[in-house]
Amino acid sequence: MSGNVIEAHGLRKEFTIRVKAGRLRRHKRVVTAVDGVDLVVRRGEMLGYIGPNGAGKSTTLKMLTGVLTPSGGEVRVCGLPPVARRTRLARHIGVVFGQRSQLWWDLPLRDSFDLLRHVYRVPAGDHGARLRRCRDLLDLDAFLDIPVRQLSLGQRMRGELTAALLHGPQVLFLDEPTIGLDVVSRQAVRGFLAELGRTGDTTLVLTTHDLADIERLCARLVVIDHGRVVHDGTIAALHDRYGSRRLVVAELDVALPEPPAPPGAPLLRTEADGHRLVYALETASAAEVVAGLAGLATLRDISIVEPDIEDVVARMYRAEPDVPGPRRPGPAARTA
Ligand SMILES: Nc1ncnc2c1ncn2[C@@H]1O[C@H](COP(=O)(O)OP(=O)(O)OP(=O)(O)O)[C@@H](O)[C@H]1O
Repeated sequence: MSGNVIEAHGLRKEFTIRVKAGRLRRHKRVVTAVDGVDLVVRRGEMLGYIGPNGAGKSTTLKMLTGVLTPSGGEVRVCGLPPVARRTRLARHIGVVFGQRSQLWWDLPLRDSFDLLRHVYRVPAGDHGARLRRCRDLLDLDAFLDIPVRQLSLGQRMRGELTAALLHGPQVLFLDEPTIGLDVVSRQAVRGFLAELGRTGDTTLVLTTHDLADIERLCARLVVIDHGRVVHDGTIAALHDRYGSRRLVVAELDVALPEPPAPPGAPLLRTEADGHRLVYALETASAAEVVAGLAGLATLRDISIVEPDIEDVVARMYRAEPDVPGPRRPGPAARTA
């Protein structure tokens, strides 16, 4: 096998859905969820796969892991066609999908891990070493003997990660691994994945809406929109391509009913009940924005923040007219 653990070319998935067309009539509609994705991932890469809701991320992951049959294109994961060789592929990949658990709900976590050793026929020594590492890095010991159904979401996610890794997979697929987690669990999961990435043996493919995950973990970012790849490169390349903006963050003593909109510095968001305003510096200078605000409110604090991945990605998803780069294709649906 080459150094590539994932090779997908022209990958497509269409779903046929029935839509109401009057009181009794329904007609069929074809939704193209994934529309010709090319994706080559080398061993040891850490890849963030992001896109707005409905962009086709989960559908891609399901095709890569053999859950869904592609409607078109070529795909090999660890040298295998995922659907045709799904059982064999399961030995080479680990999967953490939020909605599907690999743990036995009524059993203590420890017993699930034991059962998985038998399911994957992992030699006891390898299993023991991997479990010890996960116990240390993910702090599992406090809840190893508690039935899974009684675990908190963060504890269960740490258990799911362990379960996905006990057979020593080459590729780990994670769909939204930090969603809904509290700050401590989120940091534990991120720290663990970062450590996993440092060793360079496990390839990581991660979908997330939390861009801090991507910044912390992924050297490479693939952005998908309407089923098509619109960016494939580093985060720095994304900033270069989409012209990143510095931000001015102003803390006000009293919230303004109508925050000002200085020319050349759009208001990105208001936070803290209107006490914090975040402006993006386009053509205006920070001094101009601050001077404009100072005439209207008492400023408690001002900070200038370096380009923010949230800002770039939000503009990319909205495909604002001033943002260079790919235009959104038309709606990826046609009526049959
Ligand atoms: N089983 C299905 N039947 C019909 N349409 C589907 C099915 N699964 C997904 N779709 C559609 O395919 C498109 C892509 O969905 P997908 O779940 O892959 O997006 P996503 O990028 O993972 O979104 P999110 O961030 O909201 O999870 C959406 O329009 C969705 O409605």
